[in-house]
Amino acid sequence: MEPCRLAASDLACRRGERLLFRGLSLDIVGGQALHVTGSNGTGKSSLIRILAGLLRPYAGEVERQGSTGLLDQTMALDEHLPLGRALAFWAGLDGAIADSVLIRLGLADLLDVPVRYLSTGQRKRAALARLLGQNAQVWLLDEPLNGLDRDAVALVEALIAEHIAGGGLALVASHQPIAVPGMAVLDLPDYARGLAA
Ligand SMILES: Nc1ncnc2c1ncn2[C@@H]1O[C@H](COP(=O)(O)OP(=O)(O)OP(=O)(O)O)[C@@H](O)[C@H]1O
Repeated sequence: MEPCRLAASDLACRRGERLLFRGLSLDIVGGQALHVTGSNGTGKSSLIRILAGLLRPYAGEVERQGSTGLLDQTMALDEHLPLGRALAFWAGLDGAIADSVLIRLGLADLLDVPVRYLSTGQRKRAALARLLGQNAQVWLLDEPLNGLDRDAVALVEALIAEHIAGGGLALVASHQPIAVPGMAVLDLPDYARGLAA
């Protein structure tokens, strides 16, 4: 895998009238993973969107080197299509999703099921299939464990560990503990609460 890097310096994020965080810096390279934690509303999703280039920071700079895959709460699969055809749309753009990936994610028997009938956990697995199909170096994962059962949580932990072992990097925002060896933690402070105190 090509070298990759995700760096941010002195980031501040403002949403509406609220300053969510400021002075936030990070620097991770291929082979590293960072778990972003923090209370509800501290700005974890906002940070991911800034790092993905989807939201302009109030201050600071982002530097991203390498292809990027974003997994968030929006699945971007056509609700009306059977799962197999919905995934095939993205496979046409990103490259084929290997059968072994679909089997590993427990999706192989669901390819005829319309996306709108999938359960919460099955939707998350489908989003993960799309992410894996992208073969991106930089993974930005927003609450990837939401809705997953214990086995699927372990699977996501294994996928992240394999991704970084293969030279990729991962930044993961999650309330839940994530067991990935060597993963660093960045706890977003509740800046707004600090101001109110
Ligand atoms: N478009 C917007 N305009 C104004 N405020 C917004 C907007 N989007 C989000 N916010 C506010 O920004 C704050 C942070 O939201 P964000 O989703 O980044 O937090 P989070 O840490 O991911 O929260 P959670 O743990 O609940 O998922 C919240 O108070 C939210 O209401």
